[in-house]
Amino acid sequence: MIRIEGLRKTYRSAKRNVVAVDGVDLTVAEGEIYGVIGTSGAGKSTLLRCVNLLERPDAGTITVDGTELTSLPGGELRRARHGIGMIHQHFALLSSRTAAGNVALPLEVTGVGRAERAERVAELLDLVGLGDRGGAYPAQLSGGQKQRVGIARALAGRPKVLLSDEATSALDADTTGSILSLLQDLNRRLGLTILLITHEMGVVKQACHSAAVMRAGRFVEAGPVADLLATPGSELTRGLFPLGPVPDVPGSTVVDVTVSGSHADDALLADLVRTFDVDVRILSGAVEQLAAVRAGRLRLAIPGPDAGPVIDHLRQRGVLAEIAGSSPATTDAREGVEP
Ligand SMILES: Nc1ncnc2c1ncn2[C@@H]1O[C@H](COP(=O)(O)OP(=O)(O)OP(=O)(O)O)[C@@H](O)[C@H]1O
Repeated sequence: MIRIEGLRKTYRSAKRNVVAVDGVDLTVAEGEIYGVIGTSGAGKSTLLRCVNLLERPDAGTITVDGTELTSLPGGELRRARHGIGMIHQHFALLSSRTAAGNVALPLEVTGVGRAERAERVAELLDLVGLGDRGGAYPAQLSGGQKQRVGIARALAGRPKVLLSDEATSALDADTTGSILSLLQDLNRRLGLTILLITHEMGVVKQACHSAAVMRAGRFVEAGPVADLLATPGSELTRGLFPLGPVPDVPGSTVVDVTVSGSHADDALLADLVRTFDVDVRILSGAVEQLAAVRAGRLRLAIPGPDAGPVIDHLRQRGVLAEIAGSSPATTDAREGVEP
């Protein structure tokens, strides 16, 4: 549904040039929720704004729903943009208009008649759970309600794609959860493809089928969340399930284990205890239901100096296991994706 190839964007000024996006390839399948996560300045906003060409890339192509936007002349590009909705961190609502008035705006711009507009606005407000708040002004709405108005407005033109620019960053944890649930519901009911950028791992956890980790304008890793969970040394996995600094456990070897899919609920510890007759201790960890898959990570203390046989045994069972801190990529405690 969204295909980006070789995307580059440099901001140029008299003082310095900033390479914001440095050669990104990305494919978002139809009906998928895809998250791009990274720390501040990684280039996420620039990437997102390039998708609907609010920002013109220096190089690369962007194809949305089969149309290559980068090659379209102005008028056709404006029309193509109607197929792409966008929501923003600070909602971008007009304070002088009611919720209904804000949702009506894109319909006015595209010349939808008054009666049809009123009907569509009511339908959209219902869709986002604000059927009774159409007459309220933004100042009279909570942050979550404002974002719901933003979502209704973004869906006015019946887009196939929704771009979300840190849509939950200004919201508290509960409201974030309810907005993500709404996006998931719209994704399922309307078949809406969603590309979101975020710096919150919780957003990827709750909502994303696929994800990319972005740093310094590039994707460090990308793919279905289930695949990244099965990739040794994955930064996303460590961000999703941070285990903290590796403790020193005298007499034991510390091993990190990632479980996902059918292995998430295996009786792993009982198996290790039975097979090796050792007292395995859990030092930290969690197993949770993610949007894509049930998964988790555990840090174990295995008695003795050599955990090799235990690691081999786990790997043979299809479980990712490695000596804690042995992975070459950044560790949980250092720079990288914020938990
Ligand atoms: N209009 C601009 N002019 C010059 N430099 C810019 C502009 N917009 C962004 N940048 C720079 O490009 C880089 C990437 O910025 P971008 O906003 O895309 O990152 P981000 O990952 O979205 O970060 P944040 O979450 O803080 O917005 C940063 O170094 C930023 O300072």
